[in-house]
Amino acid sequence: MKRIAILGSTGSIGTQTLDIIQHAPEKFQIEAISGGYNTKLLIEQVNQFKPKLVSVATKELANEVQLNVPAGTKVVYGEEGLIEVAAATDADLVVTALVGSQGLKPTLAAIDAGKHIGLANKETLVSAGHIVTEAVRKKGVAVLPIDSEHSAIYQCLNGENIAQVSKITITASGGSFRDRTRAELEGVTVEQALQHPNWAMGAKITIDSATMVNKGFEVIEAHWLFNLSYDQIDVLIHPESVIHSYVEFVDNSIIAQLGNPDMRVPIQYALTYPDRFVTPTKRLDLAAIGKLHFREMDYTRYPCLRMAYESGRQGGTTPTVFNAANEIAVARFLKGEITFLQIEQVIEAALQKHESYANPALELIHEQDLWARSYAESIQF
Ligand SMILES: NC(=O)C1=CN([C@@H]2O[C@H](COP(=O)(O)OP(=O)(O)OC[C@H]3O[C@@H](n4cnc5c(N)ncnc54)[C@H](OP(=O)(O)O)[C@@H]3O)[C@@H](O)[C@H]2O)C=CC1
Ligand SMILES: CC(=O)[C@@H](O)[C@H](O)COP(=O)(O)O
Ligand SMILES: [Mn+2]
Repeated sequence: MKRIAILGSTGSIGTQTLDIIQHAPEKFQIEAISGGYNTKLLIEQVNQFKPKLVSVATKELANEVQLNVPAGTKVVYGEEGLIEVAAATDADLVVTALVGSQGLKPTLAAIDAGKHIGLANKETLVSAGHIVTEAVRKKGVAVLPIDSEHSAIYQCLNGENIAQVSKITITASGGSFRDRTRAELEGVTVEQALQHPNWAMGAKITIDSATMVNKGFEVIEAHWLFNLSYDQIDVLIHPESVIHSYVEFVDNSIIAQLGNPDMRVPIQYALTYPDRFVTPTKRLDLAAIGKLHFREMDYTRYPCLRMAYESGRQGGTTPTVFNAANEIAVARFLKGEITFLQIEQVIEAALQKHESYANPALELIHEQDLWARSYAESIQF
């Protein structure tokens, strides 16, 4: 029986993780979960999965949850609550499904407590990849990628020698505006941007997919997860999201991982690695699909991907600022304060204003994250 804690159980990844777990109750025990503001769903989850510990965003919400869950359930809140969920129970594996760099401290707490990580919260690696990687090395825990592309690469690398990899290619759907030119992006609405062609995901990552920031994050995530240089990481547009990514070896052999776009497959793989068993998902029928399509990446069309590569290569606090400025820009776009094309302008302005520090400690990461947020918030058009 594997003991699991979930940070962000009420979100898209969190609910799909619980879906996998409810299909195999003999294999998993839920130790702790956290939600933010969706107490209705969180209370249902606590009553169904009976974790010992649960966390919410605020003290008021914790009081509400406490009144509606079995006696003996410990209810905590805020950042301390997330850290407790990450580290304080007997969980073997912590699924990090919080959105944004607020996932960093709880993820580090889980690693410090010797937990294996099922990593969905990619912003953690973007913001402080060197710190997370070093903590993982010191503690000897496993980081099992949940992000579909990284799960694909992880599966392709199984039993292979990383030194014999020439490069990896991360596939990109192109997001909600994949068939529009840049000129056609003027005036697009939040509702249109939230229509991802292949995946049903949380709002923030759906916007990140449309700007291609998500793919930029995934390049940086792959750099840290697989210890590859940026020159070894390519991005290719593949509108169907059936080939989830692939690895090319020095002998020109390519290994790819395929499947229908359904996050429950990579989630379950992270929960059960190295074992596999049946998932409640549809099998891929290539004959029914008939054709798969590919397009070369256009960095003029997607400047956020160019900025992500530049930030990753620069390193230090630059990816921290790239991430934090993007978090604010996306929040402002979702609130209707700025346009879709102004998201990239906010990021670019923050990157230009920022002075990069090499090899930053956690305090400096935090400071620069706060600086970038406040600067991105202050930009007026
Ligand atoms: N969704 C997907 O298919 C994929 C997601 N990812 C990554 O996984 C991560 C999660 O994404 P996704 O599931 O889509 O995001 P969602 O927005 O759907 O879920 C986010 C989770 O974080 C919680 N949360 C938000 N703010 C707070 C807060 N202040 N305090 C405590 N909890 C909070 C939410 O709680 P509540 O809703 O209760 O407020 C929710 O449980 C992201 O890093 C994303 O990039 C990666 C690959 C695929
Ligand atoms: C499901 C998943 O892993 C997302 O990160 C996905 O990659 C988003 O799709 P695109 O960024 O390719 O549009
Ligand atoms: Mn992905």
